[in-house]
Amino acid sequence: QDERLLEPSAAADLMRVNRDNPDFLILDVRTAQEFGQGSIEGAVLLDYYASDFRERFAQLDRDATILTYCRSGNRSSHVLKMADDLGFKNVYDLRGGILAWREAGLPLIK
Ligand SMILES: O=S(=O)([O-])[S-]
Repeated sequence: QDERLLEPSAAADLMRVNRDNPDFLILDVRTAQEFGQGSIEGAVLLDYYASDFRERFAQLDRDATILTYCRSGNRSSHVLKMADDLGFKNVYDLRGGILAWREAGLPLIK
C-alpha cells in the first residue's frame, strides 16, 4: 500500500495545508479537452499523452510537493513511477482520479 495514493478527502486536506505554499503544484495530466470539462481549482495542465510529457515533467522542481491526478488514476500512477525514476521527493496521486473526487462531492471548476 503506497501512502502517496490519497483518497479524495486526504487530497483535499493536502491542498488545504499547502494553500499558501509556493512550492505546491496540482498537476492535471489529462488532455486539454478533459481539462476543459472540469478540473480541480488551481490545477495546471500537462497532458500525459503529449510526446514531450516526460521532458516537461522533468523540468519541474524535484523538491516541490506535487499532487497529480487524471480521470480514474491510471495515467497518474504512471506519473508517480516516472517521478520516482526522476528523483522527485514529494509526489502524491489522487486515488481514483477526478471521478472519485467528484463522487466524493468535492468541487470542480470549469
Ligand atoms: O488514465 S485514466 O485513469 O485517467 S483513464
